[in-house]
Amino acid sequence: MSKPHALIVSGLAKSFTMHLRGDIELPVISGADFVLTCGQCAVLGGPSGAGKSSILKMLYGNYAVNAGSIVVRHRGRETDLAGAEPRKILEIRRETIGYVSQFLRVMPRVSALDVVAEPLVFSGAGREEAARRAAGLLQRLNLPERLWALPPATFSGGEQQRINIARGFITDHSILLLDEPTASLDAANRAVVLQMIAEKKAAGVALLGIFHDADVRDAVADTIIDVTGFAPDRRAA
Ligand SMILES: Nc1ncnc2c1ncn2[C@@H]1O[C@H](COP(=O)(O)OP(=O)(O)OP(=O)(O)O)[C@@H](O)[C@H]1O
Repeated sequence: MSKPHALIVSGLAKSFTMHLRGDIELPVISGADFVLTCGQCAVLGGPSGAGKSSILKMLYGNYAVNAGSIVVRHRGRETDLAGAEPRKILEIRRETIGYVSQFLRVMPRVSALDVVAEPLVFSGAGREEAARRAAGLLQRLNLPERLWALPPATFSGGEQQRINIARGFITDHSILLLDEPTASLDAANRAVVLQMIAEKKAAGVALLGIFHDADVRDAVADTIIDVTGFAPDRRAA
């Protein structure tokens, strides 16, 4: 029996308006169709500038969509994220779609442990339970315990990335978007993240990621979505 879909993208299009260049339109993605399947990891493929990050940002509601739909199963119902109100998008982020960005947006004075625990608290868990799970993840990702009470602003690139990963993986969201989550990690921590991705898959989560490292990509990808297939016809632009 085939696994159910967690997200269905149809006819997705995106262009940027360059306001400082006489409002010229820069089409980036056109007619993108793909699905994310529960329990599988799909990887966005294609050369630099093909539009991989733009797709991830549209799926998280960071970029507005010019055309098409992004249908997710949210609160048991099919919901089109492309046309959703900001409040609905925040609700979907809280409960359904998680995101590990490439760089941590640091919050002043908030400890590393609380930065990681926060999304779980937002999704309704108690503070103690959230702190316990955050500690477990930080331990697993080899972040020294002496750093847990400190704000991550001064942490190294790899330490900040591990905070970001723990923050993205702590919730039980059914969809997880990953933007180069292993780029700044050493081999040992990269292996931990690969294991964590495998566990998410086993739990039925649908993952979509960008991984430039070919070894990592080969290790996690159940399917590659080639973004060059969604290139707009630039002659018509
Ligand atoms: N906010 C923006 N404003 C204007 N143009 C943008 C914006 N974001 C992306 N673009 C343009 O859209 C195109 C696709 O960029 P995107 O970052 O999605 O590509 P990518 O495939 O993720 O590239 P890379 O592998 O280098 O990260 C690029 O030509 C880029 O300049």
